[in-house]
Formats: sequence, C-alpha cells, structure tokens
Amino acid sequence: MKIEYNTIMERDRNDLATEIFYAALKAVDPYNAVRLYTDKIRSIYQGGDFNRLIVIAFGKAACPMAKAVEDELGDLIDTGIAITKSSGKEETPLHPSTRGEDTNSPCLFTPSPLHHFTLFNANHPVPDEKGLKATDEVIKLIKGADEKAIVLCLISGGGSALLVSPCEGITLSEKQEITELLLKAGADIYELNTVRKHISKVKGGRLAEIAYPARIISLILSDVIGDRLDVIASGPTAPDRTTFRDALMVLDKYGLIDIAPENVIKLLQKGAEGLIKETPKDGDLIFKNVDNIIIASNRKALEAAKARAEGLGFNAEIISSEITGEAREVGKWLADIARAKCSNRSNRSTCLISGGETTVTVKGNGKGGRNMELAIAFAMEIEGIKGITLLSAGTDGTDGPTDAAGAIVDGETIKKARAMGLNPEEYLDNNDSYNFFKKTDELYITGPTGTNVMDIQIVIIEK
Ligand SMILES: Nc1ncnc2c1ncn2[C@@H]1O[C@H](COP(=O)(O)OP(=O)(O)O)[C@@H](O)[C@H]1O
Ligand SMILES: O=C(O)[C@@H](CO)OP(=O)(O)O
Ligand SMILES: [Mg+2]
Repeated sequence: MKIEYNTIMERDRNDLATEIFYAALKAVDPYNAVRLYTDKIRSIYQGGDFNRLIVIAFGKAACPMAKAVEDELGDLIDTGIAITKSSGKEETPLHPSTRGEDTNSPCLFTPSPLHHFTLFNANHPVPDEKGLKATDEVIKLIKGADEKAIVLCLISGGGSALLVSPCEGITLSEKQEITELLLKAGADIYELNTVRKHISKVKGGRLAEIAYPARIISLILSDVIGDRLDVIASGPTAPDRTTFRDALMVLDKYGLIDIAPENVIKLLQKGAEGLIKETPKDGDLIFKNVDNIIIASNRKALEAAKARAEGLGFNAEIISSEITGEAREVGKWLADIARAKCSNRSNRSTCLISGGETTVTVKGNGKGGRNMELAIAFAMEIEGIKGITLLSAGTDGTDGPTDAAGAIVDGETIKKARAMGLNPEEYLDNNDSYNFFKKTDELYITGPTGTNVMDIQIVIIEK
C-alpha cells in the first residue's frame, strides 16, 4: 500500500531505512536467483551427451545456492560439494525462509540440511585447514571430469578464502599471512585478488583448467564493483586479466615486498620472469566450454531499495553502485551530499541510496568494519543536524570481523556519544567503531542474511 507523502515521516526513520534495506536483500535472494537458471541447465544436460552433473558451491551464499539446485535438479546431481563461511556456532545450512513475503526479516533463510552435498564450513576472510581440505576434495572430483560431465559452479563472494589451494612452494600459513597483510593495508578486492590469483592452484581460471574438457557453467552472485568475473571469488572459472607483475606491483604499492613471506615474493618474481605459467587468459582453449553468468549484483539490490523507497513516498535516488575508497572519506563525502540536500529541502522527503565496497587502512587495534567506520565519519559531519539518518551495512549481515552488519546514525549520535564521555575521533583512530556503536546502542545487527552483494548505504532526509 502506498503511504501518503506527508505521513511517511511519522514513522521512525530507522524503521524506514530497515524496510528499504530488507527490500534490497530480498531482491538478491541467491536461492531465487539460481532457480531462474535451473530449467536451462536441465535442458542443456538432457539435450546433450552428458552423463554426470557435478555441483561445486563456494562462498558466503553457497548453501542457499546449493539448496536451489538440489530442489530443482536433485534427480540429476551426481556429486555435490559446498564450502561456506563458518559461523563459528551453527553448522546447519540455511534453507529459504518459509516466512511470508511481507515479513520484515533480514534473514532470507532458515536452517535446513543439504542432502546431495557434502558441506564444509571454513574460515573467512583468512583461509584455514578446513577450506584446504574441502578444496582438495573439489580438485579430486573435477580432475576426473570429462566432456560428458557438466560442472556447475555456484560462486559467491567469500569464495577466495573458502576455495583455497596454495601453489607448490607456498604453505597455508604463508597464504594466511599475505592475506592478513593485504587486508590490513587497505588493499581493495581487485588488488587483494590479483595477488591471491597468482599464488593459487584454483583461482584465476585454474579451476576451469583442472575441469577441462568438462562443460562448465558458473552461476555467480557478484560482490565486486563492476561485477568483474576475474575478481569475484578470484574468478576460478574466468579468464584472468591480471599478471604476476601486477601482483608484485600491488605488494610494492602497500610497502609489503620486504614484509611479505619470502616464498610468496620469490614465486611472484619467478612468474614475472616468465619461469612459471601465467594464469589462463581470454581466448585460451580451456574456456571453450565455459559459461560465466552473473545472476545478481549490488545494482539489483539498489534498484529494489529505490523502488521500495519510492513506494513509501520518498523522492529516491541511487547516487552510485560503485562506492570505493577509504571508508571514513566516503562517510564525509556522503554527509556533504546529505547536508546539501538538507539545506535545499524539497517538499518531499528524500532517500539517497548507494552501494559498493569501501576499504579501511587498519592502524589501530580496535574492532570494527568499513560500514561502521563510514558511519562514524558521517555522524561527525552531521552532528546536531536534525532530520538525517544513515544506515550503512554489509548485505551479508557482517561488517568486518564482528557480529554487526553495520550501524545506523543521525544528528544526535555524536552529541549523545560526547555526553557519555566518548571521543569519536579516538575510536576512529583506533579502528574501534564496533565498540563505539556498542556504547551508543547504534549497532545494526541482522545476523547472516544468506546473501552477499557488498555494502549498501541508505540516507533518509526529512522534508
Ligand atoms: N577494526 C577494524 N575496523 C575497520 N575495518 C576492519 C577492522 N578490522 C578489519 N577490518 C576490515 O574488514 C574487512 C573484512 O571484512 P568483511 O566484512 O569480512 O569483508 P567482506 O564482506 O568483503 O568479506 C577488511 O577489508 C578489513 O580491512
Ligand atoms: O571472495 C572474494 O574474493 C571476495 C570477492 O568476491 O569476497 P569477500 O570480500 O566476501 O571475501
Ligand atoms: Mg568483499
């Protein structure tokens, strides 16, 4: 039901932002997104000379994606492996929620077992032994695939950490170390994955190489800017657009050449000298039987957010779906835009929507995430201004290594914090945004949502 313009602001701004955010999540439900393709896969299987369907799911949305294939193509599946992010507690995969469409819940799924898949729960964003073991199983399985096999890959963000198999000469602990160094240095996902792809047996198209000559179909939930196939989960079935030399340049940019594990540097240097084979590139024979298909993205989520905001009566605008940069700088930039709108208030309330993935150069030893850091910086810029609210959150329900998805702030946030004796600058400097918002009671907690299309910001400006 459409609500009259003059009545929307009678509702709590936090509730409105939440309703818009949940609408965005629903639009990128990985279970539904995969189901749109299962008929096509059945007809490829039944129309060709195939005798095996192997399904490999990896990433934060692996379980709902696997469930969709199981529900629709269960009779065809020969073997399935799913690798997902361990929650640390519950080890049951999530099943599409039976809650009605109107239910205002962030979690798209409820727990339910997978029957056709062996499920592995592994660590993210730094890889662990469990991911390694699961990936060994995947490699063993697809090595034996011939042209009569379809290898269906269900790929989502987080896949880089979960599908892990270091090159000869690199140990898991060296891989963990280089990942951690790059994450803390503020490298973006393009940069991080350029390095990951060049020290891996499966990333940067190498998974497709192992499965060749099988028919490969990858259904991909994008969580990177520009939906670049070689970057999402480090593009295991896509031609790589980067080189060993690029990987060395990334390490150089962040001053890591002398700090990174020696074996990693040696390997990359050998590669740059042409002594190790590059990752597979566009035009290589191994991609002849490969289809990489993006099934949902941040843009799709933002469009649904805009539609819901308009339905609620807002003048809604998507500012960008490609937000990048240091989180606190983006927070300031977004606050400038909000303030400008505010001083130029129209006769309708406004909802500004953006999405993307910022970065944080972690210098302190606090606890936080990029959305929470963006939100502190935003709040500092709008201190005392009435009628502006920002929700910034990860669509996966996790911001950094915390149990919060992000934070929700307004003009009172900083005033309130200072009155409590908190110094926001200090929290920001110590990268301790989580504890800041814990104290101001403005953490935005949803729990794992089951999807993953980067981060979303929703700014509400009262008329
Ligand atoms: N204390 C901190 N404050 C802010 N950001 C942090 C902190 N610790 C880690 N991060 C950032 O969290 C990011 C990883 O968080 P995560 O939500 O798992 O990312 P993604 O959703 O992309 O997988 C890294 O970019 C890292 O820089
Ligand atoms: O797996 C990865 O490489 C990235 C991008 O897809 O995902 P995340 O940022 O969630 O680790
Ligand atoms: Mg990411």
